[in-house]
Amino acid sequence: MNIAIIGYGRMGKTIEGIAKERGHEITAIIDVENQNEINQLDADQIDVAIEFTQPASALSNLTALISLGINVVSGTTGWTDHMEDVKALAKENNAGFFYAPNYSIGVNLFFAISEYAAGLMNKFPDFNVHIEEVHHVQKLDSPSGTAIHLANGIIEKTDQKTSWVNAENDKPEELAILSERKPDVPGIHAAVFSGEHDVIELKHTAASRLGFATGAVLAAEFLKGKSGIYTMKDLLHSFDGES
Ligand SMILES: NC(=O)C1=CN([C@@H]2O[C@H](COP(=O)(O)OP(=O)(O)OC[C@H]3O[C@@H](n4cnc5c(N)ncnc54)[C@H](OP(=O)(O)O)[C@@H]3O)[C@@H](O)[C@H]2O)C=CC1
Ligand SMILES: O=C(O)C1=N[C@H](C(=O)O)C[C@H](O)C1
Repeated sequence: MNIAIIGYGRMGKTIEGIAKERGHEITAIIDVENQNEINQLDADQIDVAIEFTQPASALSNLTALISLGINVVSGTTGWTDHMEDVKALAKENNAGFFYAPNYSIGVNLFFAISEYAAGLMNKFPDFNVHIEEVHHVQKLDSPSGTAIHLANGIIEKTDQKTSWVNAENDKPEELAILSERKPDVPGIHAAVFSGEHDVIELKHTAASRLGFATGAVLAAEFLKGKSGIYTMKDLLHSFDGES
C-alpha cells in the first residue's frame, strides 16, 4: 500500500523502515521544512497517512489530511483535548481515523492486565494505586499519552480514584502519575498497587521504538479502505480467531 509519513523524526524514520520491510511504498514525506505541502498532497497516491509530529502541530495536520479525504493513523500525543472535533471531521469527510497513544501491542496488553488488576484491587481498598512513567528528555508532553490512557482505564475500574494528577496526590481519590525524564529512554510505564505489607508492580518497558512503529504500520494496514473511527481494541480484535 501507499503510505504518507507526516513527521520525519524518531518515529517517522522508524515507521519508514518497518513499512518498507513489510512491502509498502512511501509516497510522501512531510516534515517541518515542507509542512505547507500537506495541503497539496494527492489523496489518490496515498492509502493512509501516518502522523507522528508534536503536540502543537497535530491538530492542523490531522485537519488538513482528513479534509483531503485521506485516512489517518495518528500517534502524536498531547493534543487530544481536540479529539471530538477531529472525530467529527473524519465522519463529515467519510474518512478513516485511527488513534492510539501507544501502538505497541505489548503496551495494549499491559493496559488490559492493569485494568483487570485494578478491578481485583477494588475489593481491597487498603491497596493504593499510582502510575510511574519514564521517557527520554526530548519528550515535549507530560504526563505521557500512555500514562493518561492507563490512568483513565484504572479509574474506570476502581471506586477509590476519580481523577488523575501529574504529581504526588493531595487527596486519596486522586490517582498520582509520576513522570521522570532521563536520557535515551524509549518509554517505561508502571501501575503500582501498594498495600500495607506488600507491593504489586505491573511494568512495561519498551526496548526500542520498533514496537510502536510496527503497531502503527499494522494499524495503517487495518485502516486501508475503511471509513470510521478506530482504536487498538479494533486492531487487536481483528486478530481474534487467528492461530
Ligand atoms: N502513539 C505512539 O505509539 C507513540 C507516540 N509518540 C508520540 O509521537 C510524537 C512524535 O515523537 P517522535 O518521533 O519521538 O518526535 P520527533 O521530535 O523525533 O519527531 C517529530 C518530527 O515532526 C516534525 N514536525 C514538527 N512539526 C511538524 C509539522 N507541522 N509538520 C510536519 N512535521 C513536523 C519535527 O521536526 P523538528 O524536529 O524540526 O521540529 C520532527 O522531525 C510525540 O508526540 C510522541 O509522544 C512517540 C512514540 C510512540
Ligand atoms: O514521546 C515518546 O517517545 C512516547 N510517547 C508516547 C506517549 O506519550 O505515551 C508513547 C511512548 O511511550 C513513547
